[in-house]
Amino acid sequence: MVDDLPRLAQADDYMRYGRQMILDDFGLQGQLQLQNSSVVVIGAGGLGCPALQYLAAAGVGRLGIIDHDVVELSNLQRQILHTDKTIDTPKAESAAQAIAALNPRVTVDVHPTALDSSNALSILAPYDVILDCTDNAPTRYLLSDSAVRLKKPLVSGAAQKFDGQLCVYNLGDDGPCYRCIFPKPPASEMAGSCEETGILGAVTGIIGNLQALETIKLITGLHDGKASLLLFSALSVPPFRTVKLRSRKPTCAACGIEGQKIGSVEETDYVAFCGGARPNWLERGLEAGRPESRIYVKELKSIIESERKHTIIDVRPRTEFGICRLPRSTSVPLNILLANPAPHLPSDKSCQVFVVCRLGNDSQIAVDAITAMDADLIVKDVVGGLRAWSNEIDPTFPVY
Ligand SMILES: Nc1ncnc2c1ncn2[C@@H]1O[C@H](COP(=O)(O)OP(=O)(O)OP(=O)(O)O)[C@@H](O)[C@H]1O
Ligand SMILES: [Zn+2]
Repeated sequence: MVDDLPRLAQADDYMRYGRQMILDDFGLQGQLQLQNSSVVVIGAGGLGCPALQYLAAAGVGRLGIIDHDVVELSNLQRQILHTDKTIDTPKAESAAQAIAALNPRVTVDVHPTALDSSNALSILAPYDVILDCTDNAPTRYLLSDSAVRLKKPLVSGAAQKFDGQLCVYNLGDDGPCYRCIFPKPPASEMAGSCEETGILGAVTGIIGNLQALETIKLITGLHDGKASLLLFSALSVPPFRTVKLRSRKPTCAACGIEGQKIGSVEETDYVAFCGGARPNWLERGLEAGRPESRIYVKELKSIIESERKHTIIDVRPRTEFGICRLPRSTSVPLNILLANPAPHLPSDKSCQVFVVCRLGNDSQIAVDAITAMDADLIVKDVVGGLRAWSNEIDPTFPVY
């Protein structure tokens, strides 16, 4: 006897997804909706990995993974689909391999490319739901404007340090878009990467999981359709807060009823809109005309060994000073030094001052400030910072 119910693709799918299919309001219908759905995840990093993992396990039929980057050792602390074995592999490829091992039912589209205004609409168009798991403002605006154009919900996550944020934009007919809430991009100094600001892996895990959950609710009709911004702070009690959001802003440049004020996605320069490329301090190199205010690590080593009068000031945050440091260096975090350099400098003008930091950027700022205050002092920044010390002088010196 044959019943008239629709069937999942494979007989053992009933066993695989049984634990969620028996949930009231989910049922066979919910599983079929997942099986027939497609989701695209931009960024297979800290947020994208847990989001992809739960979406794949739950049985989303098609997953698109977009990421232009390759897996690095420093990613593994939180980007849990990648492993030691996939270091140097494109992240989109590495994530696809992990998903295939977890749930071979899922069709995965691998896009090892950077999403930009030229390719966004065509890459995103085939999918039902878009997940923003990236880490930079230009891509957030690009994704929001694309989602508005394509009339698709955008499940957006963000995480930094101990904190995270989650929001579904473009919900239904009148849910706000990212521009409704954040019409202007953040100041570029606020937008530090995980490498600069730090991030606890479990925090990205929480936000990425919530992105998967919101997506599953959207696809299976369990979402209440109300827009809210969820704020998570691991060190606060309680750690979760929710802010209700107003509906679409009539004046919004992207989704407002007063018509689109921004140009087409294809014609918009999102990097310029967000204040241009962030300064690449790593490439700043020797400042023209001031080579006397810099010292290379080899020369620093010989000065340390010669025991000529000198002092080494380390301007990294105290926590980083607690991870590794040069012998006999003194910790004066950059903000403290900039506030008032004088108390931290030697009174003996024949004592040279060397300023060191992690990569050789903050030390340049510190040297500029000290020189402006005391022109008689010999003060130099250590080119390339502690990273150069590790690369060129002492390979056992920790790199982080
Ligand atoms: N426009 C884009 N197109 C494709 N992938 C993007 C885009 N913007 C950001 N990403 C990807 O989003 C991911 C963000 O994840 P995350 O910040 O956890 O990783 P990360 O950049 O490797 O971190 P870290 O700052 O430690 O180097 C990265 O893998 C990055 O390559
Ligand atoms: Zn809007």
